[in-house]
Amino acid sequence: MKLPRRFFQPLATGAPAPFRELPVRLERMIHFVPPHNDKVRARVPELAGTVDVVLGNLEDAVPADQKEAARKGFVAMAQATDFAATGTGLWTRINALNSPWILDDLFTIVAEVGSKLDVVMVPKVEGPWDIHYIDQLLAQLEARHGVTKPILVHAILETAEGVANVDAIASASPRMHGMSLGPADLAASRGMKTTRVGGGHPDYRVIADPAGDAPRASAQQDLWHYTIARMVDACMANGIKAFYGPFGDFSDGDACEAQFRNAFLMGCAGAWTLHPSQVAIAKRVFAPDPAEVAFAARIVEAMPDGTGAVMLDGKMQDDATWKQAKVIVDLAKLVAAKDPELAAVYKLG
Ligand SMILES: CCC(=O)SCCNC(=O)CCNC(=O)[C@H](O)C(C)(C)COP(=O)(O)OP(=O)(O)OC[C@H]1O[C@@H](n2cnc3c(N)ncnc32)[C@H](O)[C@@H]1OP(=O)(O)O
Ligand SMILES: O=CC(=O)O
Ligand SMILES: [Mg+2]
Repeated sequence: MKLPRRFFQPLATGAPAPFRELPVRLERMIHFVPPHNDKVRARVPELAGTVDVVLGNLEDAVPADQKEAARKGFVAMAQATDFAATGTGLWTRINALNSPWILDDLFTIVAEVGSKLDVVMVPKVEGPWDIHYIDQLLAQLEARHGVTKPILVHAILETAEGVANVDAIASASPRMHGMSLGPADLAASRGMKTTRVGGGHPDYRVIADPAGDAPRASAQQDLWHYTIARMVDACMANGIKAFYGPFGDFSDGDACEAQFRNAFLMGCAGAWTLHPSQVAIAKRVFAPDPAEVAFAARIVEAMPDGTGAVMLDGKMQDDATWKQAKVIVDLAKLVAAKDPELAAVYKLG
């Protein structure tokens, strides 16, 4: 492990110094674009103003014979739109570290559009050694190509080994932006018996004890609770952000919304959107409920210095509920700064 003094030093001569704190950004959805698909790519300029992050995906879902087209398409879409002008993040998901494509992905993208790129999403991260490799390589490429803003790294938590090492991954580098749960690859890696991308399974349930001849109640359980909780703790303990990943059934908006909302309530900042229909769901879910915001604002107002104990509507408030209220009010302010409709509803000063 690196000595604390050296943690924030650039890893290559001429590379920018890492951020001490993550830039504060609203990232309710990471919207996936297949850059080899000319039709979808053509929609990116219009899309950029409507989502918080546009991600050009180079990994899974891009056929092997289209990898080069996807890389070129990503460079073209990055050059064609001024993402910073609308406060939209520009990310790419590169191919896995053991694939034949990753070096060309990083060499091409940092050379061509490194200064426009906010975050590189790295799939199938198994442990801190994967982050160290990417960290060093990015520093060398930033130095070579005169990139002055550090490119951040976002890991996908999608292997059993990655989950076993989640804390070490979260603290591996000051370049870490956050982590996303990848339920599809994780299910395969764990030997789960599913064929879905996120969500529940009708057979994963608990059943009530028998009570005479009455039918026994049973309820579906959450397959992802344990992993999301581990990921959120690892991320928040290290000052980085946790995200739910993909939800594959585009026809089931209710289930997508429930999956996103559970992640939001447990501490996630956002989720992936793979289809335009999921963008509105993410906007609805990853912004606090106006009634919660109003109550949180009352708590903050009732305890100006955040200490002591007061009663509001029969409920005790103290330093700890003040901190919860701050989380909600701060997020509402971030959302309001980007969304005039919600700003009008939240009415925050
Ligand atoms: C499972 C683990 C993972 O790794 S998940 C991440 C990897 N997967 C992805 O990135 C998939 C991203 N999504 C897509 O490529 C498309 O949505 C796929 C799945 C191919 C479906 O597209 P399609 O058959 O055109 O759907 P559709 O007819 O319902 O589309 C309606 C209109 O919306 C467009 N659209 C579709 N997807 C996107 C998108 N991601 N971003 C922006 N636009 C999109 C379609 O082109 C279509 O447009 P139009 O109405 O015909 O003009
Ligand atoms: O990459 C995402 C996943 O669910 O796998
Ligand atoms: Mg995956």
